[in-house]
Amino acid sequence: MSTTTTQTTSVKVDDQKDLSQYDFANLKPYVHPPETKENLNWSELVTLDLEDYDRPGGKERLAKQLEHAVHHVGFFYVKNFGLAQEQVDQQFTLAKHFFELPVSEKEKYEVNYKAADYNGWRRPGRALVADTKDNIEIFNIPKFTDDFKGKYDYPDLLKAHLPEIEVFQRALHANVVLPLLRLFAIVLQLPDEEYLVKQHTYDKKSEDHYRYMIYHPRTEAQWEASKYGATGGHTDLGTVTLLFRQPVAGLQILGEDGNWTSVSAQPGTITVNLADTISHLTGGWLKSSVHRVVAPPRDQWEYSRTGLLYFARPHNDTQLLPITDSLVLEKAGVKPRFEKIVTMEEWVRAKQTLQLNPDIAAKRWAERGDGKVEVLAGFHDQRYKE
Ligand SMILES: O=C(O)CCC(=O)C(=O)O
Ligand SMILES: [Fe+2]
Repeated sequence: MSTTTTQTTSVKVDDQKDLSQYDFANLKPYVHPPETKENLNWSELVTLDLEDYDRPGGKERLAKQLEHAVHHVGFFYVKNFGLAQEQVDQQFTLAKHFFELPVSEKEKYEVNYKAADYNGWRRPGRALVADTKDNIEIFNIPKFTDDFKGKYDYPDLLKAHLPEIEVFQRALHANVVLPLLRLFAIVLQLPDEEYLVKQHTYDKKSEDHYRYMIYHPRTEAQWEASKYGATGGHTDLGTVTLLFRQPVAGLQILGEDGNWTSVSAQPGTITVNLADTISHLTGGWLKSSVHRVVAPPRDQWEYSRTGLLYFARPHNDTQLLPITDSLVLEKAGVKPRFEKIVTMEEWVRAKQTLQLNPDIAAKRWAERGDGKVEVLAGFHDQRYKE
């Protein structure tokens, strides 16, 4: 796949202001920490070479390769996704410099937690992890479409690079998300290969977002109080999550055998996991994978763990019902996962309300007292064992 040439369309940067101090030539590049020397219990995941996608028979080959992963594992890697390593490196550099801004600057862009609006800066320490506060900072950026135009402001560092961020984000959507949705359609034996693509066009309103993320180092006492992250098992809420390769270990997947395995850092890859919405659209047949981020191995304890992620979601007006013309789903006899018709917009709001508001979440989880919470219309999330 060739490097994208997508045009930027929707960002207006103030031409009057000199932002040249933020040119990449003037920003200290991000350098990844070294990989761990420890031998962890690594997950065995398939790698899809997206370069094969446009070759004759390529889609069918890739779909075959995905069959087991999407039904049983929920995680895989992709490589050759049409972005140059330099573009990826620059995004890590922006993440680094963003998180190094003073809190007084970052808080100008703070998330509106109460409104369940996750775009902007999410400060660390908002949620409890076992007996202590979390160590995670996030900056989420919505799609560059009219629906979000002018709705969010950015620090000058990012304003100077919004065109590249837009190119990057659109490339992830066009080069990774849409091809994967066609492969899912093949796996599901849908008569229309574009079925899922039509629910995920870039220009129509949806809650896709691009994310910079950082996990700050913890002391021994903090790790202990957080149970080393072991209580953090969860599923993501959207269609797929794309996670750029970074070397600090900690991401673990819960396997069908009930064991956690660790995802390794494969050079030049994006790790993809399937999430709740694609599972809703297939009555649970496509697997929304349970995962967590635990303490890295000791030889990486001193490092921050910086991440680049993209969260794909269908249009807000999508009804979260199982697809009806899939031979595979018909044979499996899948059922709707909600008691009533639920739209994507409602689902996002319900799950984000819990994620962004620890006080509301604590009350709601306590309602049943059995380690489950009703997210929406009879669909429950659960706590996973440590
Ligand atoms: O940072 C990672 O490796 C995964 C993060 C994650 O699971 C999430 O943000 O939902
Ligand atoms: Fe996640």
